[in-house]
Amino acid sequence: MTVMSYTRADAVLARLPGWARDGRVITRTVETASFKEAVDLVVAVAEAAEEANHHPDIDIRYNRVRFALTSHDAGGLTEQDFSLAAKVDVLAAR
Ligand SMILES: C[C@H](O)[C@H](O)[C@H]1CNC2=NC(N)=NC(=O)C2=N1
Repeated sequence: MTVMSYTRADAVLARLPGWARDGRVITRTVETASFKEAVDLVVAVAEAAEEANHHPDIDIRYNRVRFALTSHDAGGLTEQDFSLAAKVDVLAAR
């Protein structure tokens, strides 16, 4: 996968409210109603990640889940990161 320029990455990010870029990584923190819902969201995202063979870094703090995406292989942000970010958004909205 090709690494995206930051200009392009930021243009794509503008359509993914909730996500922010920090260098080569995009992150979103989702607040859920409970710890259990946070875990359920992580399980759903894990399934999507396995399907895509693209895996976020995930941090749960009680009812807050922080997802961080980057393409380690490519050494930057790729379409795969934004594709998985969009799937996280769909799952977080359920
Ligand atoms: C071999 C395998 O395809 C790679 O290790 C994949 C797996 N999942 C991955 N996930 C993420 N987020 N970045 C990667 O570069 C990556 N590489």
